[in-house]
Amino acid sequence: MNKSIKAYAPASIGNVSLGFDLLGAALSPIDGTQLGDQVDISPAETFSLKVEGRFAKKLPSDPKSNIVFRCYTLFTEKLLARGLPSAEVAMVLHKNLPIGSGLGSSASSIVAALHGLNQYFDAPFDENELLLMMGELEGQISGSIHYDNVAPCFVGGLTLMNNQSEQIALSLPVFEDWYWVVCYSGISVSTAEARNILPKQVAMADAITFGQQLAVFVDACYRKDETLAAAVMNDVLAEPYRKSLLPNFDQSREFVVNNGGLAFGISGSGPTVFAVCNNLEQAQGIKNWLSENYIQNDTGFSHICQIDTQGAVVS
Ligand SMILES: Nc1ncnc2c1ncn2[C@@H]1O[C@H](COP(=O)(O)OP(=O)(O)O)[C@@H](O)[C@H]1O
Ligand SMILES: N[C@@H](CCOP(=O)(O)O)C(=O)O
Repeated sequence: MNKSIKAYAPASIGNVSLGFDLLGAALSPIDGTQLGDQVDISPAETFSLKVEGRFAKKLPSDPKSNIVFRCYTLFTEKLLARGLPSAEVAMVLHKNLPIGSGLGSSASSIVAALHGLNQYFDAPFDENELLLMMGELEGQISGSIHYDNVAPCFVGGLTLMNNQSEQIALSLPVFEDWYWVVCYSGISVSTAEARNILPKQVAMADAITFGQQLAVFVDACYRKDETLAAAVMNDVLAEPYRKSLLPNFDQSREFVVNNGGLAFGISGSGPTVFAVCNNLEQAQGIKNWLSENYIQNDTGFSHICQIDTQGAVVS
């Protein structure tokens, strides 16, 4: 304890089209860009939280409104409940992910903060206990608990959520030759609002398609059948309602599917979209087109990524 540490947690794609709230993927840009938040923790006499980085100014100025503050509060409560000592710390959040982007921005801050605190306090909680805390905090922001960002962000890879509190996240095999092109348009979409516009009930036909696609996808991942896996990446639950919030969404899908993309969809609640390719040249062409046609302002960006199999790391 009491050494200074830095914790990094990657961006993630929630839902991955076919697994609303149940499937997520951690991202690592192939050009080495750090697409994720970082939290530094060091010993202090009184608690402090400083926010730096490209998107720091987009967060509320009161540090107590920052989810990282709530991470510290929850973590120290859990320490005390376990009869363990807590301590004051100085925290610095490097806010590198845009807020309301669909890239798991709040999840990245939560995971970096809680993973960092756990390492700082000599790992009193195991992976699953931490994930439960992460889900609770993510739920405070978006209105309901969902693990499809915090889980891949924390443990890395492509993760399927399990409804058993003993093991929240199940890791799926990934297609190593897949490139995931992500494009953030630069506008902000609130996850809570994008959840509120969804209908509360689902038609029987959609429920059957949803269940079938998710089951077939998992089977295809294990059998390494990438054509089948990509073929079932269709969002029947959220995309039909959310795409109206995303200018140029339909044109982007058309370009992607006609230019080598194996799949296309909304990342989390948007506005970021993603395209899957198994060829780098095609991924580059799609990235270039999305950069010119999907980005709305100079806050937007696009990256070619692979799945980040490492998840959150401390140094
Ligand atoms: N460290 C943080 N990172 C991201 N959002 C935060 C953070 N702290 C507080 N917030 C608030 O949480 C909300 C996050 O919005 P949300 O649409 O869920 O973003 P995202 O989908 O990018 O995670 C915003 O109101 C934002 O001000
Ligand atoms: N399953 C959630 C994912 C939200 O991801 P975010 O990156 O937009 O916060 C949902 O679709 O609401």
